[in-house]
Amino acid sequence: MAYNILISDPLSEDGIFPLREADGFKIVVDTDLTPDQLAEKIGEFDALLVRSQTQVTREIIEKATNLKIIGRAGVGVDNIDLPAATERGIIVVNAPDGNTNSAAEHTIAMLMSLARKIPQAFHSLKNKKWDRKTYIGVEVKNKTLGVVGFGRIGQEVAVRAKGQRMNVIAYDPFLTPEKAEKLGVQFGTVEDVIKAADFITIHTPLLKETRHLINKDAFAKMKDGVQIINCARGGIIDEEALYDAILSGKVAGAALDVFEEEPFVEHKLLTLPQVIATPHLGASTVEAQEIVAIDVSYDVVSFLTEGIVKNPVNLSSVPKDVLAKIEPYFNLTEQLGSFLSDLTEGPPEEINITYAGELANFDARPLSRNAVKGLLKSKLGESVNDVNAKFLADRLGITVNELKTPKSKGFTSLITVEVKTATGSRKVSGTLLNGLGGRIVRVDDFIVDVVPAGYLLFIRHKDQPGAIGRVGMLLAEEGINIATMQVGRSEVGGDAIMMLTIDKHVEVKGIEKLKALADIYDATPIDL
Ligand SMILES: NC(=O)C1=CN([C@@H]2O[C@H](COP(=O)(O)OP(=O)(O)OC[C@H]3O[C@@H](n4cnc5c(N)ncnc54)[C@H](O)[C@@H]3O)[C@@H](O)[C@H]2O)C=CC1
Ligand SMILES: O=C(O)CCC(=O)C(=O)O
Repeated sequence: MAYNILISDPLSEDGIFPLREADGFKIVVDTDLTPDQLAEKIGEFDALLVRSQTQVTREIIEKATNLKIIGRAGVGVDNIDLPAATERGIIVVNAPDGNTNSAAEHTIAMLMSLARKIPQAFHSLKNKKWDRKTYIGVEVKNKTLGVVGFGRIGQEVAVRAKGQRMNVIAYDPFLTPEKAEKLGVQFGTVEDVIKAADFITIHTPLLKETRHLINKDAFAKMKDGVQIINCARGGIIDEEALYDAILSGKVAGAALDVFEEEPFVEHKLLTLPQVIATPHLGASTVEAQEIVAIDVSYDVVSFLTEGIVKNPVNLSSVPKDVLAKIEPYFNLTEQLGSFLSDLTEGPPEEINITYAGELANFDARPLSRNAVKGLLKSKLGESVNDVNAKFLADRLGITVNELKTPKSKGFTSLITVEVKTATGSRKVSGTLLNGLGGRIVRVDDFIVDVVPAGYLLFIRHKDQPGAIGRVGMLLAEEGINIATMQVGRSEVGGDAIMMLTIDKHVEVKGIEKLKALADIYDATPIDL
């Protein structure tokens, strides 16, 4: 296979060797594209690799007819329209760990520069002034650093700040007082943090909930003379409110690496002597750039060649050990979904996926995704994939429920997929037989033992002498060979089923003839 890869932001050349070494990968590096030029070109590419500069908007994604993966060499994916990518089934991956250290070091560099006014003093000296009066700083020792967002970078900053003998108070929705104690910091609400801190550093992603988290009200609650550092994302701090808070003297200084609008060359905040800034350089080290480029390149290669990724952003991932347990069931769950897609009539309204036995102990979301993919694929075609299956189900108004139970009816693990429509519900159960692969072991309430592959024929009939013979005769007349056949019944003379494996698809005419036979209620061809 040949793959076309576009790199549209500067990535470390040393870090993209996995792409350069992969067979059949043609790499185009073009870091000067305008949005219009990118929109015009993107249709040729299977993968797009970016940093924070390229804006991967819905308009770009709509033109990306061949795009399968977007790799973000870094953490923040706010420059990528994730819903648009998900809708189109394009996976987005990032490199979440590679720049943590660099961003934390940059934050500490900003903190120290701010406290000691190093950039301002340097600037003055460059302008030929030997000024030892204006640039009086403050010590950070024994001061309180408030950390808002205590993830990878926030925690690394805290460790380093403690090395400077600062007290650290942190807020994060995932932080508990116990965790905070273990990490050697004080725990607080966001309000506690901003009230207690002499320096505040922000380390959250830019989300709906964090946009302007640090606003006029937040500034009002802070200590007089507080100093602010933002090496996370512009937009988390309301820049107008910060400007006013600096002018009023509430905020003594701010160190900013990120801004609401980037890039720029003129900014109102930079007219203030209390503000120091860098042009989004938190991750700009040789080491970080090499690691993030390597991580994202490996994910792009392994996704395009094997369908596997390590750092998906728009796809829930499970730990490696869990993946090893559930991976053998991937095909089976897709086949169960696909089986039901043929068996049910009318639009599905609800899909219930029950994991029984051993499987109930694991995070089975990738399996559920496969079941939904199988259900939708036969109607919507190949555009349904792991990334958009759940989104498409939501859009179609299909509720997806995942259930778990230890009771597995004698099987080590049993997966039951039930689809409800306006007219009723159908269900099918499957398992893996040691060394023999997947088996369908139940259809509705009938026990069967069928390999879920090839052409199947599911027939509901009345348990009467001659019914099976008539089906066999008719299929013979249609030139269809029966490979295997199983029968089951609820009671003597009651409802019964035939589950046949046949050698070719039964055409509509053949199905009509089958349905017209005496004692036959229904016949459904299932192609897996
Ligand atoms: N300036 C630069 O060059 C760089 C900037 N970044 C940015 O730094 C930020 C943090 O990155 P990481 O630590 O790697 O991410 P992370 O995902 O490890 O940590 C983010 C933390 O923010 C927390 N959070 C979410 N909503 C919150 C809220 N309302 N209040 C408080 N905390 C909240 C999350 O629970 C999480 O623990 C991101 O915005 C990322 O894009 C990352 C690398 C370089
Ligand atoms: O690519 C860059 O230099 C920016 C890094 C960054 O902001 C991030 O990883 O979130």
